Amino acid sequence: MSTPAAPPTNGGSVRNGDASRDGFPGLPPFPNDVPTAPLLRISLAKLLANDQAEEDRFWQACCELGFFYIDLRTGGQSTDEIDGEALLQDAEKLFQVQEEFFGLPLEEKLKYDFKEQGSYFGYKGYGGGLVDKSGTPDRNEFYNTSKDDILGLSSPLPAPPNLNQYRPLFASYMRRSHAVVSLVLRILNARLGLPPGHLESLHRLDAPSGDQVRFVKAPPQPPKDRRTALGEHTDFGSVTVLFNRLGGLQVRLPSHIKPITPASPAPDANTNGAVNGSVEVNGAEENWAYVRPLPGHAIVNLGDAMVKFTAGVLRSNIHRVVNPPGEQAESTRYSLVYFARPEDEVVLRALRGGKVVEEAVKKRLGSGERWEEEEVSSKEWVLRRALGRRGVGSWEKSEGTEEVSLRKGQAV
Ligand SMILES: O=C(O)CCC(=O)C(=O)O
Ligand SMILES: [Fe+2]
Repeated sequence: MSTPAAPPTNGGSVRNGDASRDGFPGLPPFPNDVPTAPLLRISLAKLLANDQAEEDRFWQACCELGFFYIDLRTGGQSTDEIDGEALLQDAEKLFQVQEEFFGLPLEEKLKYDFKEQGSYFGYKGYGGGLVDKSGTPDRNEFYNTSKDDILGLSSPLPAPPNLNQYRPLFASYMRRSHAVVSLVLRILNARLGLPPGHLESLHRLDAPSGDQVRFVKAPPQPPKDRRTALGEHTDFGSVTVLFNRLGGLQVRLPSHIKPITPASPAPDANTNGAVNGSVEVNGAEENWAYVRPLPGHAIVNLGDAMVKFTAGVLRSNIHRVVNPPGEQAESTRYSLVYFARPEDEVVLRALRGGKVVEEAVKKRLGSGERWEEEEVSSKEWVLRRALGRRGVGSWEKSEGTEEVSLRKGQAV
């Protein structure tokens, strides 16, 4: 008789013997000899059932790292607004759609690059973004689809004819992802002691915002020349729901959080030097760990807006994408992302009216920190950050909450 996989005993991160490690059909397995990030696995079903222990773990993940897995299997029902299985199915279909899109000729895809019009929606070609301040080009392609466009809140942007037929699928995927985001916001709102519904009122699905779906394609890199495909960054908005199937995503762990390291790591030429969780970059030890993709789960991470709203109580962790590790190195990597951002006119500053944030603000001011909040709207912030990474405007101006992620200066 087969028994179900034992629940994880290490607070929910993933270890050997767990059925979720089986990988994705048709893709090479994620290796067992690279350091991985100890992300908690949070059950959507338990959050929906108001399980207090699960909420505690969720809160811990949001305050410590701002990154966790959400297990979407059996979360919600088809009659509910939140339906984990249906979200997984929509994601599955959109993985096929993105292969179809990226298969178009380059000249066709380039028609939908709107950078010159000051928009980050549409296409970004391979090498069209920067991975660092010295201007190193990236190694991936993007296609960004606006939620406002798909839901009819703005006039539609030109899009390839083969994508237009999938507008109902995009709409379904956006609504289902946004429903998960709303749940995340509702629980955070309560934990922060904010007036009921406050965070959700800043993220209404039917209000203009920079919410978007992103397709990402990164082809395998030549073995002798493997570099960062997507430069290190914190996400710009509030909550990101991410699906990927091959490794390559890495989070930069703050020094007090240790990666899960294999008992006896074998040196691996494809790990970007990250054996034992560290790489030497410009003389500084960084603490990078892979995020193991898990079937049936999405990766959820918080963005800059949540750090700003909470004066640093919640975290937006630095992450990047490198060539997939181990046997996966020769495969093309795709990912599918939903970025939820505050509504366009929301000003990104510490929220009033909740005891947790107010205490954090008092602490920062009381410690003599020079802390000034820039009056920047969500729309302006996202534009500045997105276009800055495409070489428009200054790199410094396009920086987010990286310093908080690294616990530099004030230990918030
Ligand atoms: O491809 C991934 O796994 C992560 C992508 C990402 O971090 C982003 O698009 O902001
Ligand atoms: Fe990201």
